[in-house]
Amino acid sequence: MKTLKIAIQKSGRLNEKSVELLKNCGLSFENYKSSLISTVSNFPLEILFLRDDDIPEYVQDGIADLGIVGENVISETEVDVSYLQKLGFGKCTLKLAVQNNSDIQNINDLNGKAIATSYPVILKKFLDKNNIQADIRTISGSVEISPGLGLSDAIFDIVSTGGTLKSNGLKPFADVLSSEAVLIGRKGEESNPLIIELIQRIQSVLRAKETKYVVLNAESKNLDKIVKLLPGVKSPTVVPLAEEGWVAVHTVIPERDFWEKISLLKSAGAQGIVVMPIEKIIL
Ligand SMILES: Nc1ncnc2c1ncn2[C@@H]1O[C@H](COP(=O)(O)OP(=O)(O)OP(=O)(O)O)[C@@H](O)[C@H]1O
Ligand SMILES: O=P(O)(O)OC[C@H]1O[C@H](OP(=O)(O)OP(=O)(O)O)[C@H](O)[C@@H]1O
Ligand SMILES: [Mg+2]
Repeated sequence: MKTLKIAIQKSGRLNEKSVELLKNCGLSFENYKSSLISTVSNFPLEILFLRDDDIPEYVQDGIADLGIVGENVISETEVDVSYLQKLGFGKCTLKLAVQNNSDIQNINDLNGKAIATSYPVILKKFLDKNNIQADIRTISGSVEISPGLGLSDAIFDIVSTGGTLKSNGLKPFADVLSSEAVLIGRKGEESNPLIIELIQRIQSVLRAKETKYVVLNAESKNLDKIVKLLPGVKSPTVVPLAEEGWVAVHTVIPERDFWEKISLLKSAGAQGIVVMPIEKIIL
């Protein structure tokens, strides 16, 4: 079967998490960024290390079969690729922002103003949709300093914590696009068995990340109450303890309701609760 190629970011915000995800999928490879290509020894896959801007086109044109890239970059490059899986990292939002003392308060105030951005395509579409005529000034980075230098009245850029805006005396006033890293594939290749296998591995890693493995002890008389609180993959595993009248309950709990569940379990009589990370969940 043909060896697949996956394009990931060479260095930057998405590199480390992309490498970690592929390693967690059981893929063995050297992280040879200097050679820009690495061969996986236990799966027919090659990893290409690229600038993130180039990844969507490489996938669209079939130079790579798969890619890991931010949704923002896909929208900006306007490529035709398949979205295969959201990956849960690289979360950010493209926002419009102005200086703290600016008169601009909403998007209509942008008429006739200059907006600096590294995302002119997404911005143009947004302005057109809202019938706003503004001067888009495309710059490749450090967009946040442009209003202070008098180069623009507003900016349109990536925001995550908001720290960069704040430290440059800016405030956001409109969210345009939320984004996270996604796995993309070339259109028409979705039924390739190797791609399906890789997506399944990725999903099992993502599922595991969202859940914790929990073991607790309880008196048998409290078991019904405790089991009712547990979602589990199926029903929980219940094992008798050496001490008469006691059991150990093994289950998985979603991270998002973890603390609430733990306190409910304690109230229902759970003791000695041990919580462990899960590596993979294969359904
Ligand atoms: N502050 C942030 N928090 C979370 N995710 C972010 C943040 N900034 C950017 N991202 C996401 O990570 C992606 C890569 O960001 P990075 O800053 O590394 O890009 P870059 O400088 O264009 O890299 P390259 O050298 O590959 O072109 C962005 O396209 C976006 O999807
Ligand atoms: O809201 P925050 O958490 O402060 O993050 C936002 C900043 O992060 C990104 O830049 P990055 O730090 O990746 O540097 P870059 O400008 O070199 O891409 C982005 O371009 C913003 O400047
Ligand atoms: Mg880039």
